[in-house]
Amino acid sequence: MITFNQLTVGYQGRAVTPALDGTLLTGSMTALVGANGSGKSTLLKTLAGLLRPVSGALILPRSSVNIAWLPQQSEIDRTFPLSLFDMVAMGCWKKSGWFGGIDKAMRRSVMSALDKVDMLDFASARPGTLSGGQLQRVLFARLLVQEASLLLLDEPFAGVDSQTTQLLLTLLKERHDVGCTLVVVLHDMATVENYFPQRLRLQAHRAEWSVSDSVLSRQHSLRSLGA
Ligand SMILES: Nc1ncnc2c1ncn2[C@@H]1O[C@H](COP(=O)(O)OP(=O)(O)OP(=O)(O)O)[C@@H](O)[C@H]1O
Repeated sequence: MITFNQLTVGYQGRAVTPALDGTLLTGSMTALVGANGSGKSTLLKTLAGLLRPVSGALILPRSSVNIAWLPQQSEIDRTFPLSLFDMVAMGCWKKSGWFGGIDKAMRRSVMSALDKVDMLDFASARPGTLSGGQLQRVLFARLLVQEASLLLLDEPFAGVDSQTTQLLLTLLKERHDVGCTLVVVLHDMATVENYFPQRLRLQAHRAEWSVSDSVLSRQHSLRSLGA
């Protein structure tokens, strides 16, 4: 469980969100929504440990130290000088160490992740030669090999076609099904409504937690059917 206790996030001691109180349960799948500039990316970076809270507390359990963060595409360096295989293999660094080589098992896991996102044929290509949607699939592959328990994704479907969005949503659902906690910044409310049971909306002066009616009622119908 991750607890927000009068948490505000921002830059240089200046908060960009209202004070947040609440919890992200272990295994929950939460959409983080709100207008441009409401502080969604800033909150995600704070959860990832890249920024310190401005005030209040963010309480993370020991087990969620293993965090995977997918930044917005605009923050990705497309001039990365190595292959896509190497880019995905960077997700294994916690197991291999920064200067350790990757072993056979890691190599298999990188290839399997590239296969899952349908990018195996591009393993030796350079990031700069990919379209935005292709690069996003590769970044998902890197997220998968990290085997993190807390996944933080910032607008993962921006500029991604509907078929790829479906594929990536299925992969996220798989992580959710094995007990990972997910927090995903989204603007598309149809995706939020259909896939995300929990929702946190940031607004200028308050934050609002809610649960999605359609996901809950679908889960209820599946349970009634014995699925
Ligand atoms: N590095 C920074 N230094 C200072 N202020 C920043 C920095 N990055 C963002 N901000 C400001 O913090 C506020 C929140 O930005 P943030 O990127 O978290 O919003 P967001 O909700 O993710 O927006 P969007 O939907 O447009 O991605 C904005 O007013 C922005 O100008």
